[in-house]
Amino acid sequence: MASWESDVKTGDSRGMAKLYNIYPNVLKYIPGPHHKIKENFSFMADYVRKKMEINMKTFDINNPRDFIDCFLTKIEKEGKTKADIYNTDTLVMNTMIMFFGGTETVSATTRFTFLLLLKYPSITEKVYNEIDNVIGQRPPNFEDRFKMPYTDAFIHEVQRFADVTPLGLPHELTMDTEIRNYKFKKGTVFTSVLTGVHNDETQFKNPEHFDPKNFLDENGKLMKNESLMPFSAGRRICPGMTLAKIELFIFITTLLQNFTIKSPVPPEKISVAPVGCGIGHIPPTFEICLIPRTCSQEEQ
Ligand code: HEM
Repeated sequence: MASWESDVKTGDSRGMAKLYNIYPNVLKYIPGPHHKIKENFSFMADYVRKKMEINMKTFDINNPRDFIDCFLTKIEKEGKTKADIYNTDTLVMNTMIMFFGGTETVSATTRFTFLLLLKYPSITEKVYNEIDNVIGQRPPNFEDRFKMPYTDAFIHEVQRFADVTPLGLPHELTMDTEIRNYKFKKGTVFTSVLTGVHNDETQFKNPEHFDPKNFLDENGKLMKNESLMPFSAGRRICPGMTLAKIELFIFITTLLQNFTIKSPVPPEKISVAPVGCGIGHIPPTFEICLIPRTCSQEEQ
């Protein structure tokens, strides 16, 4: 399923997928590999629909087991008055969006994180030092980040540099709209060019280089920058943002707390350029050795 999802986002289509994301109303008439995206979507929708049907057979309103059961409860309670919102089609779409939104994004960011840690050992050493000094042996918690400005800045910089959703998601106007004296027709598709913001030289020094200092002030404290918007902005900002931030911090610190990471190839040979840019930036595949930190130097 995950590989289908990845395929949907990068596809064999990549460049075409990106164009399709920006100009869906034009590209739908042009033949090409981007149509595989639709095929893959149907495949996933069928999968979710079958899962929904299985849930329906054993559904107990008092014992919801998962997201599908919670949505079925909504359909049961509010489906009559809000039929356009709570029905089986919206159940399937919402389950798919949750699956899409919550998996490949965090996974790609985590993979970029480890790739960048292997590429820049001096940065990695600083992250290790902070983990050892602040967390030590106990399990990390999300509040630890307040005492770990370097690690926090590092994760912010990973999100800027990796830029996993370079064009956010397209949005279509549901009514004629006027913004700053510009008039737009209902149906106009808007794309937020997040990648432009993340690479804005007026906001980030040498944006093409990876540097956690982009998010540190002269006293080594975390410095927020409104031009970091991996989750987009506005009313439709990613609803999984907080969960994603927690996941990233806990995954990264827990792994580094327990493992020494090593690359089988020297850092200068590691490429950090994304391999695909359809809807998302996908990191290249790479090899990593995870050595338990309890091992002695000789065992490592
Ligand atoms: C590093 C991780 C993540 C990144 C970079 C990310 C990024 C984004 C972006 C850019 C959007 C488009 C916002 C817009 O429409 O303007 C989005 C939407 C969305 N994300 Fe995330 N996301 C991440 C993690 C998650 C997680 C963990 C979940 C849920 C478990 C999630 C669920 C969603 C959903 C459901 C939408 C669609 C919202 C809508 O239709 O309005 N995302 N995400």
